[in-house]
Formats: sequence, C-alpha cells, structure tokens
Amino acid sequence: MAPHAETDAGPANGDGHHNNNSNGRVAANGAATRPNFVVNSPNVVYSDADIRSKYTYRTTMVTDGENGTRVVTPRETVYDFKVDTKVPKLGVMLVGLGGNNGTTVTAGIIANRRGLVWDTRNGRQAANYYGSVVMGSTLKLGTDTKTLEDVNIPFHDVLPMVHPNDLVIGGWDISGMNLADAMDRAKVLEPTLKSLVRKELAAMVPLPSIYYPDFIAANQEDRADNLIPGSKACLAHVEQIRKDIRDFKAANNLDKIIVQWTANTERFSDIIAGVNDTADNLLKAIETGHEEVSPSTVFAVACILEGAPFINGSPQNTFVPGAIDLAEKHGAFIGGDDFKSGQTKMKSALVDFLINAGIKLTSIASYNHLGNNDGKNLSSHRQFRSKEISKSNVVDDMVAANNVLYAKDEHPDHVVVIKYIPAVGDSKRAMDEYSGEIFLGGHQTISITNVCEDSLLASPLIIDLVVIAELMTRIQWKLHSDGTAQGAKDYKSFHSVLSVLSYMLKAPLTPPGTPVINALAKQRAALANIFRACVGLEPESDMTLEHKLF
Ligand SMILES: NC(=O)c1ccc[n+]([C@@H]2O[C@H](COP(=O)([O-])OP(=O)(O)OC[C@H]3O[C@@H](n4cnc5c(N)ncnc54)[C@H](O)[C@@H]3O)[C@@H](O)[C@H]2O)c1
Ligand SMILES: O=P([O-])([O-])O[C@@H]1[C@@H](O)[C@H](O)[C@@H](O)[C@H](O)[C@@H]1O
Repeated sequence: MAPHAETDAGPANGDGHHNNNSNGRVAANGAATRPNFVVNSPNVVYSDADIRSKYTYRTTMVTDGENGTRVVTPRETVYDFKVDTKVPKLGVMLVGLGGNNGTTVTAGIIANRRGLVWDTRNGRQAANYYGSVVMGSTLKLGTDTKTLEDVNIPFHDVLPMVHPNDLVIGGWDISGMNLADAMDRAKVLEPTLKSLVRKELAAMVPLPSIYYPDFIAANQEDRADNLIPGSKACLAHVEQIRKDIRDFKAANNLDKIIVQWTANTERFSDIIAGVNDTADNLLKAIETGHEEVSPSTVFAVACILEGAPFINGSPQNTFVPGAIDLAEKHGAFIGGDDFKSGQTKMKSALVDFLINAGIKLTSIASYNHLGNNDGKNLSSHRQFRSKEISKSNVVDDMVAANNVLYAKDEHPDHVVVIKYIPAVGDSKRAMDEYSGEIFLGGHQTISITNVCEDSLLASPLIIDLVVIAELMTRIQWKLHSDGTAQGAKDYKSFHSVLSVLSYMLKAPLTPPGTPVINALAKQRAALANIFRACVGLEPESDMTLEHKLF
C-alpha cells in the first residue's frame, strides 16, 4: 500500500506548501531563515546557514560546610550554541493515525493551512492553533527602551521553526478505515468543518501496522483489520516500519520525518535482564520474537535505527532501558511519555501554586470519565494501570522540594480514577478535589470540574512535540574554548532523551540518572530559556530590577 500523505486542496505555491515570509512564516523549502529580530551582542553571530552564540550558563552549587552550614558557590559554564536555520520540509507519521487524536490533528492542520471558516451554532468559526504553546503563546523578548514595557513575541518566532501548516502527515493504524470515516467515528469535529476537509481525509488511508493483542485491551480487536502479519516482535516488523518511513519520505520529497505514538495505551512491559535491559539484548529479543517486546517499543527501535525522532504520547514504558541505550548509541532522539492535555496539566500548575504558597496539600482525588475509544481501551485494568502511573507521579518533584511542609518520603494522598461512559464521547469530564492544611489548623478544599475536549486539547500538543523535536535536531552545542578556534566538528546534539519536551508530557522521560521535573512553570521556563540561550539571551528572571532600583 503506497504511503499516503494528505493532499493539499488549499491555496498553495505549487508544492502545496506556503513559504511566505511576510507574516513571519519560515520557508518550508529548506531556505535558511532568520527570526524577525536581531540580537545586538558580540556573543551572537548570524550567517546564511546558522546562528551561533556564546552563552554563559550560571548555576549555584551547594556543598556541606562545617558545623552544619552549607557552602554555596556560583558556577559559570560557557557554552557555544549553533542553530541551523534551514527549516526543512517535514513529515510527521502518527502511529494511531486513524484515532481521535490522529484524525483531529490532521483535520486541524488542513483547516489552518486552507484558512477555513465554518458555521457553528455560536456563529462563524475560523481555524486556529489555540492550545499550542508554540503557535498560541508568547515569550518575553525584553523591555522597550522608551516605554519600559515588556516586549513579547510569538513563541514560534524565537528561532526558525517549521510551521504546522507545512507538515506532511501520514502514519499507521491497525484500523484500515480512511480518515474521513475515522473522523466520523471519532465524533470530535463539527459537521460543517468535517464537510470542508472530507475530501482530503478520504484520500488518506493509514498504513498497516503491527498488532500484538496482549498489549492493548481485548475490546480493541474488532478494529484490527489493517495488519502487518505477525503477532509478536520480529525483525521483519522493524524493517517494514523502517521501509514505510523511507517510502513516505521519498514519496513526499521530505527532508526529515518525526514519528509520534498516538495509538492506544499499552500495558507496561516487564523489564527483564537479558531481554530489554540493553540495546543488544533488546535487538536480540526482537530477533527471537520475545513476547515481552511491545509494538510501541518495536516502533521506537525502528525509528532509532532509521534516525527519525520518536515521541511516545501514551503512558506505557515504551522506552525500556534497552531502547534508551539504543537511542544513545545511535544519537537518535526519543521523547515521552503521555500527552499532558487537561486534568494533569491543571494539576501540575495547581500543586506547584499550593505547595509554593506554603499550603500543605494533604490529598488529591482525581476522577474522570470519558466515552471515546481511548476510554474504552482504558476500561481494561492493565491499560488503566499505565495511565494511573503517569497521572500519579506528576506531583512527586514539587512535594519533595518542600521539606518545610513534608517530612522525608511524606506525600499527599493521591488517587486516580478513570471510568468509561460511552455517552460523553471525547468530551472527558474531570473532577478533582484538592485538600490542604492552612494557618492554625485551618483547612482548604478546592473542587474543580474540568470538561476537557480530549482530542482538541491533545492535538495541539502533537503539533508542539513535532515542531520542537524537529528544532532540537538543528541545535548543537560545545563547551566554549578561547584560543584555538574549534570548528563545527566539536559541536554535538543534545542528549538523545529530549527532556526539553516535558511541558507537553505527563511522565517526562529524562536522561538516565537525571531528575524529573513536573512543575509546569519550570518546564515552560526551561523551554523558553534554552531557546533564548541559542540566540545569546539571558534567561527571563522576572526580577524587573529596572522597575525597583531607581
Ligand atoms: N487528551 C487526549 O486525547 C490524550 C491525552 C493523553 C494521552 N492520550 C493518549 O493518546 C493515545 C491516543 O488517544 P486517542 O484518543 O486518539 O485514542 P484512539 O483510541 O481514538 O486512537 C488510537 C488509535 O490507535 C490505533 N492503534 C492501536 N494500536 C495500534 C498499533 N499497534 N499500531 C497502530 N495503530 C494502533 C487504534 O486503532 C486507534 O485508531 C492514547 O494512548 C491516549 O491514552 C490522549
Ligand atoms: O492529560 P489528562 O487530562 O490528565 O489525562 C487524560 C486522562 O484523564 C483520560 O482519562 C485519558 O483518557 C486521556 O488519555 C488523558 O491521559
């Protein structure tokens, strides 16, 4: 089955993709571009091919001194960053293309690319990218010298990034339904919008995929009609997926491919010494058809070997130690786990606020019900357990950081409940209760009802993960060395595990041995400040001393 990309029926310049720079858009045809601002600093050098910056990274190291005192030492590390400013023609291949998220994000990109407007009961609705941190938010560039006001720019403009309108979409699904019918099955989008994109989606049929029944709920079997033969891991599956990636890239004349798992939540894989604990053992386990290797891990291995960044939008432990080891050995990018779309995103902000306000959070009750196929799959305990883990660990770092409120290993009670109620469809109802102790024995209880249109919240995250992961493939670094000029050969990429993606993910994967940060504000600050550093700018500290010291 030939690889299928969505066709572009919208106004375009020949190849179906816009590269109009007038609105700050960046060329998708590989032409080098620059952000619509220039940094006036001896530490930043612009060329036709890249932006190079010298950046002094300031941290504070703490050691135990005498008599229980601590010695605090400021430390400076000088880095050189290099950003390739050639924005590629980018393909994104979704595993689970025919699902609620897959069809919704595909329809949404087509609607935005064509500038569609459709009727709703509330009037005319224009396509937008609300809910995308890259396309819908801003970051502070600096202070206006005349007004002393903040100058904020669209997040997307801080460095040359792919525009989602230019993404070429394809992917796999165990269901062979074309995307127009799958869009109807998902019951997410307005009929008026569906009618405008139906033609393009009807032309998209997911590639056959691998299906190992034991990893997802048995209730998914009835849609598994589009399969690559074989019910357990094997090298042929790895090679087929790699071929699919190459074929899609060639058929659409793409420069790069990013692969994302937005297929069903799998059960956790057991970590078994000699099977999935190292790269070599994992490859051997796949070769010998070990039944503990999941479809998502097979996809991850195929992408690592093919050099396509792979991001896991579901909670299962796709990245067993052997997969991480393989990614590190190949210098391939991986990221995950589990899109952070609604209830958990709210939790990671609210808990940060409460604990940093000195309020002792004592319990979190997180309940939600939903009626989409994701909910149907999660109605099976082993798949729910994967989600329970990713939704439960999100407060650990914030609690552990406050030893005033919490003794060592003390933490709030925290329960997660998910129920499947078909009648509500994709419109997930989340109900949370946060209880805490306040001044002089008082108590505070916060109850939240959060109606999350699950796929409309997750789809922008899929876009953010793709755009940022691609940008990370164009950023390199080295330790600065005065004296002999060190050529580009000394530069290297960020670590294979893209923890910079954590803002979009419930259970952020980090390089082995490094801490997991879930506090939402910290995650966003890390993202923004790393990109600021790439253009030689200091982190945004919010000290605003210019407004205090005069
Ligand atoms: N708000 C959200 O929607 C949200 C948030 C966080 C995480 N997630 C996760 O994203 C994933 C997708 O969510 P959804 O609502 O689109 O679910 P969905 O069930 O509508 O879509 C999943 C798709 O994956 C397909 N599939 C299953 N196994 C496959 C395989 N081995 N290869 C290829 N395709 C396969 C299914 O046929 C289905 O079309 C789920 O794991 C969900 O837990 C969703
Ligand atoms: O991101 P979030 O809203 O906390 O979590 C959601 C869960 O509450 C929901 O039950 C599940 O179906 C979604 O896949 C998503 O994981």
